[in-house]
Amino acid sequence: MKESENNNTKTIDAEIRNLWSESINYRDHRQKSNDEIYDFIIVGAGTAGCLLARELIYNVPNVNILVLEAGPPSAQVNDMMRLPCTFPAAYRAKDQKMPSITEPTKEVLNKGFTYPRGKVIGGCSTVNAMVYIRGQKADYDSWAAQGPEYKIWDYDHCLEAVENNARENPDEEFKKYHGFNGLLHVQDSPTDSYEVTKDFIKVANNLGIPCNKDFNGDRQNGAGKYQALGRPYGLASGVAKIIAVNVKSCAHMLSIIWDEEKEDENIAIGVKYFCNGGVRNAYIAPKGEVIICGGAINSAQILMLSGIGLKNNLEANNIKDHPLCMVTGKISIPNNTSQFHTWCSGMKLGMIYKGNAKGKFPSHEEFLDEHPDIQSYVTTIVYDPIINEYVNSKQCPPNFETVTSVSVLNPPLSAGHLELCSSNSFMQPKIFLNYYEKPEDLYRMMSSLKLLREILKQPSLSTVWGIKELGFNDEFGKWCSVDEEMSDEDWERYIRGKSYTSFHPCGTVKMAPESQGGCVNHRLQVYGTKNLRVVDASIFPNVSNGNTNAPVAMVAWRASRIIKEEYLKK
Ligand SMILES: Cc1cc2nc3c(=O)[nH]c(=O)nc-3n(C[C@H](O)[C@H](O)[C@H](O)COP(=O)(O)OP(=O)(O)OC[C@H]3O[C@@H](n4cnc5c(N)ncnc54)[C@H](O)[C@@H]3O)c2cc1C
Repeated sequence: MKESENNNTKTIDAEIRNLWSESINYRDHRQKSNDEIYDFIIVGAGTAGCLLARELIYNVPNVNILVLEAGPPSAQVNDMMRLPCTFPAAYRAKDQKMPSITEPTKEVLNKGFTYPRGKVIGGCSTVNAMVYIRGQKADYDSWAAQGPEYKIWDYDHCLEAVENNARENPDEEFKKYHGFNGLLHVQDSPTDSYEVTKDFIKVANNLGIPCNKDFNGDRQNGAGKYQALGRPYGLASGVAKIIAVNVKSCAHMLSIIWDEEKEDENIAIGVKYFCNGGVRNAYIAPKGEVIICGGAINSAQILMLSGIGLKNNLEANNIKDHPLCMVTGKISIPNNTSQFHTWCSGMKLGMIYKGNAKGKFPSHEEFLDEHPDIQSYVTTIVYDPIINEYVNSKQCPPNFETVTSVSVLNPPLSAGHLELCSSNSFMQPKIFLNYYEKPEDLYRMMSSLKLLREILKQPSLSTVWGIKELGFNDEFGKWCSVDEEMSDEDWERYIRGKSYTSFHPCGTVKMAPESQGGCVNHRLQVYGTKNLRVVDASIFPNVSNGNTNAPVAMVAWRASRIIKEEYLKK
């Protein structure tokens, strides 16, 4: 190391030491006992928790913050988990039997599956697929329509605030719908999409789905390339700021500590958590608050376990998620694109349109409808569980290449629920998703899969790539009752047997008036409590018509402004 660099490092080290000891003195001065005291205790360092901590520390002067994260720091996470869509915290969505929609005298099974969440600093943003579709104006305007005080949540107040779009030379139209100075990095996907996926989009265009160059622009429908989220999130970049945020990883919050002297008022004064083999208490300072950012499953669980007055609403409350289902085609024309199964081949291209509510092939009007409800991706990753098993077996030849198109129901009418299975907060709650309980959900999904199946049969996919559909009436599945034809009953079995989550649970601690089943008010304060807020995907009044990471970031950004305003007034 050169001498000048060496001196520089020493100065920075000294600066860090000074700042550190200043912060310890400050903390000691405030602490009257051995318990830890903070202005804000944030539980969960996922998308919301990280962004909220970052915004509070930069915007509210002289506060100290504790962030508790049940998972490890992302630096300790192995390379496997760094890949998008590898699943560090797998929960399980339960098997569910329900009456068939197409044959009401029969019972059908929604097959359960592993339900991944990111348990790590960064939460699900660490493992997500990075697709950036932030939803329709109408989604957020419906949040705002719940009362005059909910106006702060309308579209115009929301998403542009957090976005930092890196599109080069954006035109005036693009600038109208995007932010360029926020924290959430968004970029165009690289241009190296595989030819077969590009051809899929060309075929979709030929069938009448228009091109769309910006799915987050004035209209959502069409076919084209999705923009992608950048990663990773940072809690803070300045040394002084980092010192004021105490981030504890592998620190699992056990329960809220309530003020026992005012038992009836449900005043949160701190949290109990498990860390380094022991149980600890952390308390909030007089103006402080506890902010739960545990994500849609765990925030609801934490509140249910705390057993306060909102129990009834929570149990009645819904978990909303976007179900997905897929069709797969085998690429038969030999090629030497041996990287087909790598991650980067996925999720860059797709289309958005309206599914037919009676299960028919979507009409031209449905392709042009400006309130679409199906988001499809095309990828060379295998999604179908049965085909995937084959791909990973010894029987699978090395040149076995596929293209898959996945449809996501955006948003479903059906809603599920969570159930506590233990008072132990380490035990995951039971997840019942209730996919396709409402007939329209099933029929819209059926309609979109009919379209995807048809696309696979069109030239150039059938000619240049020799694509043959897989999994309908072959060794991977016997779903057709007659030859290639699928009856509605066949489709129902197919869809229920193969559906999976698109990882977007939300709505379990809904922001809504209490009389409408809400658990938090428009300022995200938990009804019937003091000093307690929830800030994450669980507060969504309804699931947005797109991916959820950006809306969660928006919720955290908005919450930071609300919290700052109230803190400075106290
Ligand atoms: C595999 C996958 C792919 C995805 N792909 C996309 C995509 O392409 N585009 C998109 O927009 N969205 C995507 N999403 C969804 C998006 O990432 C989530 O909606 C978003 O990250 C949720 O943020 P959150 O803050 O609500 O919760 P999370 O990010 O889940 O954060 C919650 C955090 O709280 C911690 N926690 C929970 N309980 C406790 C406790 N008791 N004590 C301490 N800590 C606790 C958890 O460990 C976790 O780190 C994907 C999600 C997954 C899982």
